[in-house]
Amino acid sequence: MPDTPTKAVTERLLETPSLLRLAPLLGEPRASHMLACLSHDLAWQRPHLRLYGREHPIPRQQVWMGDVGYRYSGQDFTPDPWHPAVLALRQAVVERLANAGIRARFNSVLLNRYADGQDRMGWHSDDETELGPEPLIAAVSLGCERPLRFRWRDKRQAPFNVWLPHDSLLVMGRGVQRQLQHALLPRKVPGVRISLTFRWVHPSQMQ
Ligand SMILES: O=C(O)CCC(=O)C(=O)O
Ligand SMILES: [Fe+2]
Repeated sequence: MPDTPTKAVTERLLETPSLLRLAPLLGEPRASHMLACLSHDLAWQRPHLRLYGREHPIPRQQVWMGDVGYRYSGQDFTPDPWHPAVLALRQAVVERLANAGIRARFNSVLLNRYADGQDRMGWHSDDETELGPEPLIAAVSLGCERPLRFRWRDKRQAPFNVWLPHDSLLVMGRGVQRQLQHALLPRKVPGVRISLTFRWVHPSQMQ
């Protein structure tokens, strides 16, 4: 990819609740180095989750990183310590949000690695109680471009795709988790994709 500056663009996808796509975040060659570094360095896990009484490996790999433990699909996860590259990425996200007039802080991140188009994430909202009532979640995408599909819980409008190119940042603002669900559906795409969803986990609400 060319090592030339690209004009930063902010797209407002939804007004209320606020859904924003910002790109590029790091620029090249930083973004491609980040993808290679995370893919290589991290201790990617494929935990089993219980679904309808049976254990299944999740259809992707993941790593939790951050300051506080996290409960997800009925299981407790102890996070990995911050990797320096992820800390640098968090800093880039916070600065980019500040430039867009959004004040946010993050003490946790879920990293997802989708090896190919078969790897996926099912319909959900990130609405666990420890995220608080109206979380702001910032999702960085690296690698193969794929659509994140959204649907309204009250079916007020049709579901829609948000394509997430390499080195883009999706901001799911306050109200998005309450009003919509999202999923990364399987799709015929060639390559690896890593997403990082930065969150604030309220430590006081953890058992
Ligand atoms: O991979 C993505 O873009 C979505 C990830 C996601 O929904 C999550 O980490 O909660
Ligand atoms: Fe999510």
